[in-house]
Amino acid sequence: MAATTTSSISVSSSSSLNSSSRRCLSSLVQSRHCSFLRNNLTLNKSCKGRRSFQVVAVSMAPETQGRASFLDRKESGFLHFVKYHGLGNDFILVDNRNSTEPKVTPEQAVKLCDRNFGVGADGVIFAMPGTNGTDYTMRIFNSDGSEPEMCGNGVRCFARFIAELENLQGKHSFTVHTGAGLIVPEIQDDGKVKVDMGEPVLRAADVPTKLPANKESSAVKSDLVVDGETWSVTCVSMGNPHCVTFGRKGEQNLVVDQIQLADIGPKFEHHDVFPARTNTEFVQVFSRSHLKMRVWERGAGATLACGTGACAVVVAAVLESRSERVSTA
Ligand SMILES: N[C@H](CCC[C@H](N)C(=O)O)C(=O)O
Repeated sequence: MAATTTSSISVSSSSSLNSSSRRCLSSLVQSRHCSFLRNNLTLNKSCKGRRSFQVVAVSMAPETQGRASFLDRKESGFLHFVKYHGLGNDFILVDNRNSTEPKVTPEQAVKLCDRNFGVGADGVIFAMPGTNGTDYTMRIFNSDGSEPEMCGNGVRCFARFIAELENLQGKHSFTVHTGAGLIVPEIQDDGKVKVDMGEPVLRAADVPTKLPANKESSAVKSDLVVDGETWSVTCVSMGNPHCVTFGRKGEQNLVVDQIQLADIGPKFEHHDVFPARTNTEFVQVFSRSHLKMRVWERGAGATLACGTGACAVVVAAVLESRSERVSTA
């Protein structure tokens, strides 16, 4: 997946601060890099009455062959889906346009997302009918079955999925209702998908975090004790909560490749200062315009990229005076 920075600040996925301090994500969601995994899954009553997923057929459908026929398949009892990823942040996308109820329960999403016994994904995303006049509604279940408000890479995959379902070519944008409000992904002429991720929420209580506000109404470079160590954190919401850290208190240059994410990630995620849990980004600064992040996602664990996380990192870097605001012309 080729990430395309749309600004001079490059993070693991691309993001930019533009003049209205809104954040845009733009990178190639698919074509040569995106794997379209076409599966038919049937929910079977296995032994002891437990539901299990049995993969009926797996094929790497070539780009051209049978695309329309697959998407038109509607056999009852089968879950048809298409798999997308944005910078390796991967999702199972389900055509749910005919119902306001997700076709998969959170419990089934956990099974589908299992990388050993299911299809494997960071989450399941539903393309649903619009709300209050929007074109569509997007809902998402994390791989632990929890439902986040928003997903930056996910909404870009969502846009490509809609274009595929509607057989659209070229530039298109859609109004999408999400848990974080109205989001408008734009498919560019070259296949990249750009999203204005909206205004960050900086008021500590609204992230939400119980950490006291120490810079206007925000929690910036706040002390957070995790497993006996004191970290310096800045809390930002992009519709979903993010805890961004550039290192332990007093630490000059965090080397993110040395972070044991599976060990420390859950301790941040479930820390009692985050009443809704949190996504956590560990950030290494190479320059004022080059940051490297590793992310432990709320409800999904370590992922390869996180769109809302990349935006939160840029906001936190600006709040901590580690980077400049970038205004696009
Ligand atoms: N991967 C997503 C973030 C999902 C966040 C989810 N894990 C949560 O519970 O907030 C993104 O690209 O923005």
